[in-house]
Amino acid sequence: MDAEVRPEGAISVRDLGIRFTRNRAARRNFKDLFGGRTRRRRPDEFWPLRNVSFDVAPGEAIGVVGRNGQGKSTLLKLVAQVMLPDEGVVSVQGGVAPLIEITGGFVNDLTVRDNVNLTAGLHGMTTREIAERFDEIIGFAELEKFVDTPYKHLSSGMKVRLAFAVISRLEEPIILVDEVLAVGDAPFKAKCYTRIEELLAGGRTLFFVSHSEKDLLRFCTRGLYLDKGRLVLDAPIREVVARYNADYGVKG
Ligand SMILES: Nc1ncnc2c1ncn2[C@@H]1O[C@H](COP(=O)(O)OP(=O)(O)OP(=O)(O)O)[C@@H](O)[C@H]1O
Repeated sequence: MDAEVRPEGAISVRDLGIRFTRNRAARRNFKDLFGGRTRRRRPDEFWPLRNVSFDVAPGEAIGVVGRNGQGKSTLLKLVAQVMLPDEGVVSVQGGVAPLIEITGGFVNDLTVRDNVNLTAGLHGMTTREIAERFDEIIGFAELEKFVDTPYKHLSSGMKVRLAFAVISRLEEPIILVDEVLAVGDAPFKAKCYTRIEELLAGGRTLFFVSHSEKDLLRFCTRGLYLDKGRLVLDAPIREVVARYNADYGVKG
């Protein structure tokens, strides 16, 4: 499909590959850097994702499934374009609201208020729009008494609340949710589920990483199953969950 005509919220991934080094100490040395065009392959390099291709239409809700360490978070970071592939192309139409790390990109020494302003501003919200939504965001996060508290002094559950409240209020057409809901308490989770359903009803594209079969089936229509660096199945979510359970003997 021509990138020019691809609608907002669409994603195209072609022959994606990313290479990591297992051991941080084994970084490239000077010899590797200046020792000619073909760098020696280090034995501790590996490809958490390789030869991965798929297309996502606007408004699709994709569940990403796989065991620990199979590249789910890495895939979301590539879609969010906070990581670049070593092979292939990730093309994303429109902005991405990434709920991909508990920190949500927040700055430790800034207050809750300043972090909300900063994150919303970075995603293109005007000062006026932020001011209009500020109370609602803080109310959703239930952090009214912590508005002037430095972010680093929040509990981990409070950090997740703040991240979810801000990120889910952005206008971006694509939203990425990586496992963060696992941290919240039950009443907060229930609010998040309702918010995700509203976002989906509003036509957002969702990437949802979860180990909860119930959550995957609740929100997602399609699944991507990652295993040993490959996309082993791209199919309706029920089929993907069934295959994963058959492979690894997991019960919902
Ligand atoms: N920046 C990095 N440098 C080196 N290795 C990394 C880096 N980030 C992730 N990895 C490794 O890449 C692999 C894939 O990690 P990733 O976090 O994408 O897995 P995941 O499927 O999201 O796992 P989980 O279910 O445990 O969250 C793992 O082996 C991990 O150790």
